[in-house]
Amino acid sequence: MSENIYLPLHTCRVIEPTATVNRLQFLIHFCAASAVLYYHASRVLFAFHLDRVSLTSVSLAFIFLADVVLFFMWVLIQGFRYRPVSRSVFPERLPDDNMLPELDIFIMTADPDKEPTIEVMNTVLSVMAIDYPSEKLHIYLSDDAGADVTLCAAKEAYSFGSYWVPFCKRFDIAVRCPEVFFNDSKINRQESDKEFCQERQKIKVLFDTFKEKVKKLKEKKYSSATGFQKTRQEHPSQIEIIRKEESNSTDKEDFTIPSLVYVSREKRKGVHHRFKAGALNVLLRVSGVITNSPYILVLDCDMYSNDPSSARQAMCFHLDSRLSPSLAFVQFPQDFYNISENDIYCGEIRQLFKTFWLGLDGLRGPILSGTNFFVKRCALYGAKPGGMSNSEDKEISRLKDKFGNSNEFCLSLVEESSHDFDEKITTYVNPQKENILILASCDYENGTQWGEQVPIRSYTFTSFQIGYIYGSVVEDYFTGFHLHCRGWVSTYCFPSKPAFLGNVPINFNDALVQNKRWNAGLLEVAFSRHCPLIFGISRNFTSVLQSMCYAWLAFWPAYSIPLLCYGIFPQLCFLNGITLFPELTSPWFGAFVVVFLSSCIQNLREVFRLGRNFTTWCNEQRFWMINGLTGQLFAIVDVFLKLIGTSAVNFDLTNKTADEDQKKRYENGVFNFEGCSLMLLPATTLSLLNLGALIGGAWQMMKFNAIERLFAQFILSCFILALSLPLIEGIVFRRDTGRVPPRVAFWSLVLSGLILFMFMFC
Ligand SMILES: O=c1ccn([C@@H]2O[C@H](COP(=O)(O)OP(=O)(O)O[C@H]3O[C@H](CO)[C@@H](O)[C@H](O)[C@H]3O)[C@@H](O)[C@H]2O)c(=O)[nH]1
Ligand SMILES: [Mn+2]
Repeated sequence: MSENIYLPLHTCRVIEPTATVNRLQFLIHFCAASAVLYYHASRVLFAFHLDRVSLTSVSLAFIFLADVVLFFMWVLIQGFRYRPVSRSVFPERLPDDNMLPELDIFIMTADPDKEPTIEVMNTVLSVMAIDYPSEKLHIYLSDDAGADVTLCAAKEAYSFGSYWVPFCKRFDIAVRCPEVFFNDSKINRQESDKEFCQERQKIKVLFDTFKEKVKKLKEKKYSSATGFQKTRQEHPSQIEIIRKEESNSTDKEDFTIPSLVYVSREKRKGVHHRFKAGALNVLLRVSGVITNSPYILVLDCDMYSNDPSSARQAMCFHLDSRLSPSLAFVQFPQDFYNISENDIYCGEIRQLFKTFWLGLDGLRGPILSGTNFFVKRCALYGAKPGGMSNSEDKEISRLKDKFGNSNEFCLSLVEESSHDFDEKITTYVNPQKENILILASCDYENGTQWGEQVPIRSYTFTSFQIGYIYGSVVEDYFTGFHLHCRGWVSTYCFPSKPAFLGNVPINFNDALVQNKRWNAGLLEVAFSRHCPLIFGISRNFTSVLQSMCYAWLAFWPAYSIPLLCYGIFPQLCFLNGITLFPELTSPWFGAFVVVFLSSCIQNLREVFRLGRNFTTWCNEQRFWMINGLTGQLFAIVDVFLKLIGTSAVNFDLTNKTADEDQKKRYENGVFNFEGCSLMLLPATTLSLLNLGALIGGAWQMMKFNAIERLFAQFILSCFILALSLPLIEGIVFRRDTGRVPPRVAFWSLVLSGLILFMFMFC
């Protein structure tokens, strides 16, 4: 190993020529977009000067507004494109196993109905078996439902794990999620190694028995007439350290298996439980007094480990002595196992995980993305880069003011600060049980600073963050933002083999609900006193580009404004023969063409660079448009209602179950609108409006021979029509259960008809 000491654990290079081409394109687009803005501004002024309020002047004003928003968003997005980098890691150069730090793994689940228990257990088993010293791995399963099924299933999983883990390690299994392993026909046909085949058969029987037991547990749950006394909203805290059953079999003796702790925090009606952030903070405290590992891997319950070497890959960054003092977390992308070739709902989120995060990585690191990240514990406790704060922070009484009234926990903080990578890190505190339960109670955080970003002295830029920040349903984004603001950096680990694989929504409604939540959460941050544009830039002047990226996301739902404007006014004007854009022969027309093509080319370049095709681009454009008119629009409404105090933004859990019918439609790339609420209405109404205006307007255009004047609007309408085809199909032509719900279809027909009629003779 000694010769490895001088070899880097990881390398990083700027992705060229992408970076240079991005910067050149910036210049071209900037000039053209400025010309477009100038053209619109002057026309708006002129129109209002001439005939005050009319359809023309109002439309021009809204189109100008749309262009200003688009320009604003385009400026912000440049942060992602300035310096994309790509990294490589060399886990084989890591120090010996006994030098590796301990690792706590948090797995979050919240609802045994929406999150199938067997899938959660597969996630647990997949990380139990990762390629990392077992005695240094500690798994915590957080169950926000307090469901007995989950606890019992976890016990079953653990005893199956005591066979599964040794098996994986002995035969160096490539994917350590049992369900995936046993379904992989390639592995199972590999008959050469007799011993392997025998063992596999044995484990398969055990796995089937385990699955059967979990199934029975579930059935029992549903059939019991009295039900469980505990409910999802109301249950006491429960913490169980799940131990290996004493068994007398000999063949698994030389393997230790990671510890597993089940944690269900207390929930009471009327006490805000802060969703996932609240659960994570409980886990931070509970794990703090039990194992207190310096690093934590956070996983959603559906994200199983697909590559057992991921922890070692992450350690290539965390153990790099130059980078480590300022490194808060290593983020892995989110990849998905159930995504179809077509990906009509853009569940892949290609733009963020495959393109933009690489750009952020070249600045000060990717945004914390909820799951698949290895975070440094002390960074979450408010430490500043370079180590813990000064000695006064080590006094237990002072710590109690901030961290709450638990001796054990505050002691764990002090010990934690003396950690060094070479030292043995964990002390198994094993405190009295009731002392741990208190850490998971509703009242523990009262009067403490958990979940808050607290300025220590308001006039300085120092501040303190304890745990995951509350106040937004995108706790990941918000928490990561504060870490970056305090000077921490992050890195993006983007190996070719996906490290983790999760589950995407495969029907339109689930996708919209998820997107609405994200957008509402992001907008909550934009409207808080932590708006990235102001707070971010003022905190850390060195990272204006990074703050721009954060701001772009925070203002993500703002895209619905230009989408609304472009979905209404050009159409109404087209219908009435009013020209909004320059004529075909005018030099200004060129500027519009350049802006439009430049945006398309930019996205196409990003898609092609990943080896995707034109279809991906079309799907992305389509989803961008429909989501902008539904999920994002209603996210704005949600946040607005929160601001005026009538309701709160909720964490609507993403559904992770699907029936065969849904799966089939999804695989075939057919939109499934089943279960869609009136949230779909703006999109369906505008698509019908566009269709009506296109037909009516085109007829007029021909009649009055106004092609030159109205060409831009004609093309725009055709473009929108192409993107909205699935909607129109779903309203007009389809009769299956996946069509647009009749109620929504009816109202969109009425509304669009009404609007068209009102403006027909304007
Ligand atoms: O009160 C809650 C709500 C959710 N969860 C867990 O949080 C995870 C994410 O929830 P999910 O419904 O799957 O949301 P997604 O939209 O798939 O999640 C994305 O967006 C979230 C922020 O909105 C991030 O927390 C996630 O990591 C990110 O994958 C799941 O494991 C849940 O069990 C809890 O533990 N408690
Ligand atoms: Mn999820």
